[in-house]
Amino acid sequence: MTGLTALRMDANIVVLGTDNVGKSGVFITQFIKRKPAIVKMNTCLILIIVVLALTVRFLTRRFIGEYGEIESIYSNSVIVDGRQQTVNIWDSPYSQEGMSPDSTTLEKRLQWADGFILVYSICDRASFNNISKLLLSIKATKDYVGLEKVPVVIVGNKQDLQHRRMVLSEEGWLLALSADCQFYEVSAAENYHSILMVFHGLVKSIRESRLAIKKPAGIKSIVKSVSAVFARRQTDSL
Ligand SMILES: Nc1nc2c(ncn2[C@@H]2O[C@H](COP(=O)(O)OP(=O)(O)OP(=O)(O)O)[C@@H](O)[C@H]2O)c(=O)[nH]1
Repeated sequence: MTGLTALRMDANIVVLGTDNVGKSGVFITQFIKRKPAIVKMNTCLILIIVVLALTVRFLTRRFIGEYGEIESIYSNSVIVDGRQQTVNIWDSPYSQEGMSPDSTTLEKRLQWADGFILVYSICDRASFNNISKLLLSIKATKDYVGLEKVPVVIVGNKQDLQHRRMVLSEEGWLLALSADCQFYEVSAAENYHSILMVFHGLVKSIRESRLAIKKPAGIKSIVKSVSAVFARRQTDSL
């Protein structure tokens, strides 16, 4: 198996943010309810036809007992760079306690997640301020459980409500730059494609971070290193 084909074809994503920013009711629903259908043309051109399938949300919503009592995980398939990818999204209600670095809930989320989407509303300054806290909590827990860098995307939602804007785009960009994250401003209510961009962006980062993880030394290289040490000892004793 080559390095690329050996890569896992699924990505676990946790969506976080304060209440009413549009995480689940709109953001996740937009992504889950539209099922991409793939039609292969003679020219090998792949067309992604987005069809509305509200039933998919109902069918794919499943309860995962071991992660808690009120958590839900949704799944959807997307095509990123021509490869089919299953995206599992952990949707859970916001709780201040659950986000403290020593909380077992956050630790569980971190261990499950390959990446995070942190959502705020551009009309809600407090929800934006909360993103910094979420970043700190993720970083602290990540260090605590000894994980490498976790891909994170910051999303400013409700872009359609310009007249009620409280957070400038530049502030979002600056925060993302300082935290080394991707940044998007979207309207989950009005623009499905921007939501798709967010998920695609994160899935790509997850793939890149997996590629960056060094392959463990194989048996051949271990034998090679041991023989090199013995060969050196023999020449030293001459
Ligand atoms: N105008 C506008 N309204 C939005 C947008 N996204 C979400 N909303 C509205 O914001 C409200 C909150 O959306 P939810 O998806 O329930 O928010 P949530 O973050 O899941 O909230 P909790 O379930 O309380 O954690 C709803 O009334 C949505 O219709 C958007 O992009 N534009």
